[in-house]
Order: sequence, then structure tokens, then C-alpha cells
Amino acid sequence: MFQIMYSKGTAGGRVDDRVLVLNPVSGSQDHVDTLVELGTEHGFDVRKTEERGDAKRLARDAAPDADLIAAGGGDGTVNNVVNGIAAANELETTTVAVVPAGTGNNFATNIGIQGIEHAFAVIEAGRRRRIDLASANDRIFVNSCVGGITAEASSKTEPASKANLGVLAYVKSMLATMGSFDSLPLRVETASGPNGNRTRAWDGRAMFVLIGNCRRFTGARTTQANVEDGLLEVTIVEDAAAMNLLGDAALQRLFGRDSNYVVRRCAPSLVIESNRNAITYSLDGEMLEAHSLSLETSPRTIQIAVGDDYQPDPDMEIA
Ligand SMILES: Nc1ncnc2c1ncn2[C@@H]1O[C@H](COP(=O)(O)OP(=O)(O)OP(=O)(O)O)[C@@H](O)[C@H]1O
Repeated sequence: MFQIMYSKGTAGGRVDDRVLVLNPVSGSQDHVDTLVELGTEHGFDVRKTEERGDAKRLARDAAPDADLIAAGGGDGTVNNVVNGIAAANELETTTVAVVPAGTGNNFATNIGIQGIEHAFAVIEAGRRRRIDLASANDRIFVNSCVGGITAEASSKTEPASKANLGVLAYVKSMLATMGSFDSLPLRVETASGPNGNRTRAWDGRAMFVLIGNCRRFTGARTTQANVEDGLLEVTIVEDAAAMNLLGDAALQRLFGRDSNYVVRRCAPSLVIESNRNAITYSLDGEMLEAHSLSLETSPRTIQIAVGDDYQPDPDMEIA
């Protein structure tokens, strides 16, 4: 028996029920022809961004009609696409797919998408899961929110350098930034949650504050956090002024599970207050300046196409 699937917009389906928002300047910038070709083959209306922030506008305009919006680019493009769908108030009824064509593609990796061809295979035959979305003030993020040294470094990383060096470009500019970076005097207050944790406050000087929705930062075998548990993983890296951080071993010591400098919390929401200037945060690689940042999760808010390797709880024993 056939089930007739009606799309949004005009009953009976429209050509634009699948839209691929394509960032031509992400990653090494050599993905455009492949994405146009594969996207068209798979029935997508391919719409290219023309300037920074365009992916949000394209997704917002597409969302009322499109059932499936694919983000062709890196984490920043996914971020823009999801913010666009939210602005159109269509989170409930739109599925998001990720076609990884960025530098880090960390979110794609976390949801089991291994590359461009694989992304299209997942679109056609893969599972769909509803995952948590997180917000920071009035902006949504999918993967992570980072304040401190890495956010500054990421905003200073040139696109040309990213194209040549990939993720190493971030590390390089992070180390270059360190010489001039002053740690952040902060208060981080995490709310109580269903995990039994109570409200807690941390005051001090931090080098980084890292909040993961789908991303986890330290001391684990994977960079994936549980993105269906309604919780954010919070990592505060305290000022380690005495350490010379230029070597790999020092960075390992700073981030390792036993580090004396790392504070970890898990909470459904938190507030970060700067005791000095506004802080630059990176939301999935997109910048936001704020003195006070309120973060919270919205559990199981958007449907995503995920690869076979994706399992919600990354700590579950693999049989
Ligand atoms: N046509 C465009 N011209 C200039 N900038 C653009 C254009 N389209 C998108 N952008 C910007 O490109 C930036 C980088 O995109 P994205 O994060 O997807 O790639 P990436 O940084 O290479 O990958 P990743 O975040 O996975 O490391 C985003 O901030 C986005 O706003």
C-alpha cells in the first residue's frame, strides 16, 4: 500500500520541498561543483550564499515550504541554517541534513556523517533523530559555545589560512593569541537539573569556558556529547598562568581528565557573567559579544538526519 506524503506549502508536493543551502567559501572551497551536482541529482533546489550570514536568510525563506533543508558547509553554516529555520518558526516541521564541506565539520562527525557522498546516502536511507537545541541569549547553537581564548583565536583565523591548514589553523592562531590573552574574571552559575545536580556557582579567572550541546571538550574518547539528554556539558578551564602552554604535552595536561585546572558541570541552563569587559563567544564558530550570557537547552527540538554510527549516549558501552 502506498502512503501519499504531502509536503508543506501546496498540497501534493512542490519542487522546493528539498533545499540545499550551500556555502561556497567554507572549508577548502573545492566542494561547490560536487555539491551542486549531487544536490541536484537528489532533488534539491541548491541555493548558494553570497555573503556572511546569508545561510540564515536562505533557510528562513525556504523553511515555510521545505520539508528538508540541507546545510552544505561547516559548523557555521549549520548554525546559520538552524537559526533561519527558527526565525521562520518552522523547527517543528523541518528536517535538517548536514553535508559536511567545512574545515572542522565537528557537528557532522558527532552525528555520524562521514563525508559528502555519505551525507546524501544518509539523506535517502538514514535514520532521523530529534535532538536538543541550545540557545545563548537570543541565538541558537547546535554544537558548542566557547568563550575565551579559542573564541578570540577563531575570530582572528583568516579564511585563507583555514583553507590551507584546516583545523590546525585554529590551534596555530590560538597559540599566537595566547601571548596577549588575559584570562577572564567570571561567574558561572549552573542551574539544578533532572540529573540531580543542584544550582552551583563558580567564581574565578578562566582561560576558556566551553559549553557543549552536541560537543564535549575534554577527557573523553569522543568529541560527541549526549545531545538528546536536555543537558549542556560545561567545562571551565581555570587560569594556568604558570604553565608554558606552547607544547602538546602542556595542552594535554591542561585539558586532561585529571587536570587541576578543569571544572566540569552538567546542567540544563546556566548564566555566565563577566566581571570586566564583554566577552567574545563563538557559537558553532559564529561570533557573539556579551557581558552576560544566558544559556539553555530546549530538549528534542529539531529533527536531524543521522548516520549509522550515531548513538545518542557516547558513553554507552559498545558491544
Ligand atoms: N558567500 C559567503 N561569503 C562570505 N562568507 C560567507 C559566505 N557564506 C557563508 N559565509 C560565512 O562563512 C563562515 C564559515 O562557514 P563555515 O563555518 O560553514 O565553514 P568553516 O569555518 O570552513 O567550517 P567549520 O566551522 O566546520 O570549521 C560563516 O561565518 C558564514 O557566515
